[in-house]
Amino acid sequence: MGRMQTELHTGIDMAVALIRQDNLPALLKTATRQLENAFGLTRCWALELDLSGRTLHCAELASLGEFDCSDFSHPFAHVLQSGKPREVSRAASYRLDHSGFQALFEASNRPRSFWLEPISGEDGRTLGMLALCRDEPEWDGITGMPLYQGLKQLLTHQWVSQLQNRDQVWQRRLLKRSLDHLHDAETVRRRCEQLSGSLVGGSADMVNLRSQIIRAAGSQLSVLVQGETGCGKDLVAKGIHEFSDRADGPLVVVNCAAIPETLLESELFGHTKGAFSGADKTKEGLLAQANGGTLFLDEIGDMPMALQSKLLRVLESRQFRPLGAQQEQHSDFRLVAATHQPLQKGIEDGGFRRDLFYRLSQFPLRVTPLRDRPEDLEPLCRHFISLYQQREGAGPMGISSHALHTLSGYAFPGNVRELKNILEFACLQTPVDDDIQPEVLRLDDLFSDQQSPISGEAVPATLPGGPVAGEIRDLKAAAQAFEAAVIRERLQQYDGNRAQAAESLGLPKRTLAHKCLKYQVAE
Ligand SMILES: Nc1ncnc2c1ncn2[C@@H]1O[C@H](COP(=O)(O)OP(=O)(O)OP(=O)(O)O)[C@@H](O)[C@H]1O
Repeated sequence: MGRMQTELHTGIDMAVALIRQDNLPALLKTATRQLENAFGLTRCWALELDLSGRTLHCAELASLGEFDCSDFSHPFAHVLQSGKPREVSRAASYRLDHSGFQALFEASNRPRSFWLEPISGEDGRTLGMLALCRDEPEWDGITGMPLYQGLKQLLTHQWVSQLQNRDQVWQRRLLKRSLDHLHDAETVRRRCEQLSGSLVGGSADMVNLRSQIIRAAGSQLSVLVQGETGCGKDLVAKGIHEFSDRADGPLVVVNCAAIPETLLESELFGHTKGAFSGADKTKEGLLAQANGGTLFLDEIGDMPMALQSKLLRVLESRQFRPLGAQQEQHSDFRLVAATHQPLQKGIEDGGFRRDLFYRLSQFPLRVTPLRDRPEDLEPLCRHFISLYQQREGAGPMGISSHALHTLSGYAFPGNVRELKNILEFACLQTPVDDDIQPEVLRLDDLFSDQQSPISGEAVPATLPGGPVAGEIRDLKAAAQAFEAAVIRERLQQYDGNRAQAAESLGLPKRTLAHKCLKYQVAE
């Protein structure tokens, strides 16, 4: 083969090898090795200009290979600025005290001469630089060769196309990330809107609460909901369950205040037959029932200390042992707890375990009292009027601006529950096609524990088990007996459902639970 043909073959082989490289570092490495071999160089380096155009990087020198383009203590800055190749002698190299350049000089075995050649794309954009090292200070023989020119041209072309590829991948990644983000944001927005059908209110606090609920629902963290009585903590817990991936599983609600202390442990953990006197059959506990779903521990502040330690252990392992059982059981549940009591105070007083508090409040949520979000008053009124109409099959009804104004001056110690009761009563008093007027709003006496919670309703003169008015000698005892009778009757009416009975009496569940205990009323 003649010399020309050999050169042609070498050139083609080299070109094929360059074209095969599918990323920029591999391309630069292959090109520098090829230049070394083809032209007998002692070393060849490729330096890449970063996206900002401010720094040249030499990947093969790792952290030392960073050259600030505005730092003229190394020769690369001069070459970039002039845009022209130039030679740098060994003597000159010794005089340059730039640490990166000295590292490159050392790693090249201190050659007699460097040839520094800037590489630019067809559009003039600078891509980087080649640094060729040789012990002959004469470069024209190499840089004038068609093989050198051809390789440089091909390298430039491939370099540009690798950068374009990288840009495209980057763009695609950016696009995907922003689409994912948009999709997430859209999903959250849609779910918040859905939730606003049941958890009503347009105040900033309510909008924020709904979006926190959706976020909490998307995690497996334990959620602690805090807020005054009647402000909607139950609804929050339901929302978390319904928008979580456990929505098809059970939502098990336990009111720690409503279950007598002595029964709470066996209710939660379950028991075997004969575990204690009266345990005539094995009973599955609420923890086990919540498997695959959500366990909602309402009024967690009322949980006895001894049980708090046991609950903490369950939360850490999801393992528990029913009373009287030999074997531990496992239950996969997500915990939501709620309280109207300031747990911090409970911790300070020694009534609530600090470690349990932290374990429960991995995702803390706070529901603002109704009086602090007056914007929610009107939408809540319309919501409850419409619920009343649906339930009673009543005709259209509204609320006058005077009535709204009256409500806005009231503090609502019983929060939304109280507002709901006030409106239900007002709806009853308002003719169809009319608006609720201020006169039918009973604002004072509905919430107070001390007063009859049933005011405004048609109460029979006597109730089963209650006193007959004419025979009363002790008013306090009679009032209590009356209260007990009302509660007993209401519990019967709601098949023992304390939440519904409390709701219908305008009482917080906890108050009803205490009254049940006090009067020994069982459902
Ligand atoms: N934002 C709201 N939108 C619609 N209804 C609400 C809202 N907040 C509360 N309610 C209604 O008010 C009543 C009381 O709410 P809920 O039982 O959730 O309060 P709570 O904070 O759990 O009370 P407690 O501390 O007594 O357990 C319920 O009928 C509930 O549906």
